[in-house]
Amino acid sequence: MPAPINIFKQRLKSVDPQIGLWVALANPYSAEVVGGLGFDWLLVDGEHAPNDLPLVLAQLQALANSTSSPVVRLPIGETYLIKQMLDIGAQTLLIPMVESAEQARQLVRATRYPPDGVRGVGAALARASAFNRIADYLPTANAEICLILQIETVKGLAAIEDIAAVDGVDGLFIGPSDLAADMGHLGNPVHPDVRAAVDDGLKRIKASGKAAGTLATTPDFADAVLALGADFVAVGTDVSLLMRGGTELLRRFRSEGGEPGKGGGY
Ligand SMILES: O=C(O)C(=O)C[C@H](O)[C@@H](O)CO
Repeated sequence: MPAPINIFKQRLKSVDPQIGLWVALANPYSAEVVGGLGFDWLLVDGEHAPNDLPLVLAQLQALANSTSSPVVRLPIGETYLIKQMLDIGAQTLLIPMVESAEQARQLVRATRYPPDGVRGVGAALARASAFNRIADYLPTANAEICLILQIETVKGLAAIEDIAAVDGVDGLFIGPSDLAADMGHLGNPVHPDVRAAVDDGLKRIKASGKAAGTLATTPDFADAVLALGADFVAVGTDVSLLMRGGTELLRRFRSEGGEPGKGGGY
C-alpha cells in the first residue's frame, strides 16, 4: 500500500481553482467545524496562529474525514520543522518568506527522502505512514508531497522565475500583507501598487508553469485573482468570520457595537 494520494496536489493540475479558508483559531474543534463546510483546502497556520506541533497534529486528526485538503504553514522553512510536520501527516506545506532559488532547493531537499533529499527516516513511528501500516510509505512518500513557497517581499517577487524553475516546487503563494509591508504599505494589502504587484506576480508564476495562489483579503480581490487564473485562493479566515459575524450580530441589538477589523478585509 503506497503513501496517501495528495488530492490538493492532484487538483493543482486541473483547470478548476481550489478555494480555501485560512484556519487560525488553533483549535481542533473549530477546525472540525470548518472542515465540514466544503472548502477545497484549509490552511492550518503555524506562522501567525498559536499552533505548535501537537496542536497542528490535533487539527490534522480533526480534519481526517473532511473533504477539504489540509495545507500546513510552517513559521519558517527549517529542515527539522519540515521533518516533524511531514511525519505527523502533513502532505502539503506552505513555507513563508522565500526569496531565492537556493533557498527553494534547500526546502525541496528537506521534504524528500534520500537520495532526493535529507528528510530523516522516522516513518516507523509516524502518523504519516499510519504507524508503519503503510508498507510502501518510504518509496512512495516523496511523490505525494506538495511544496508551496511564499513570495512576500520585493526580493522574492524579483526571483519568481528562478524559484519557480526549481524542481520539486509545486506552487508559489503571494502573501499580500507582508508584500504590502515590504513595499511601504504596511496594513494595506489592497493598495493599488500592492494589488498590481500581486497580479503581476501571479501572472509570472502561471507563465512559469507552476501553480499560483494567494490569500484574497476582499471578495473583489478574490474575483480579480481568480479571473487572472489563480490556481488556489484562500478567500477568508476563520478568525475574521467569527469577528465579523459577532460584531454584526451584536450591532443588531446594540448600536454601539464595534466595527469589524479594517486591516484590509479578510
Ligand atoms: O503576507 C500575507 O498576506 C500572508 O502570508 C497571509 C497572512 O500571513 C495571513 O496570516 C493573514 O494575515
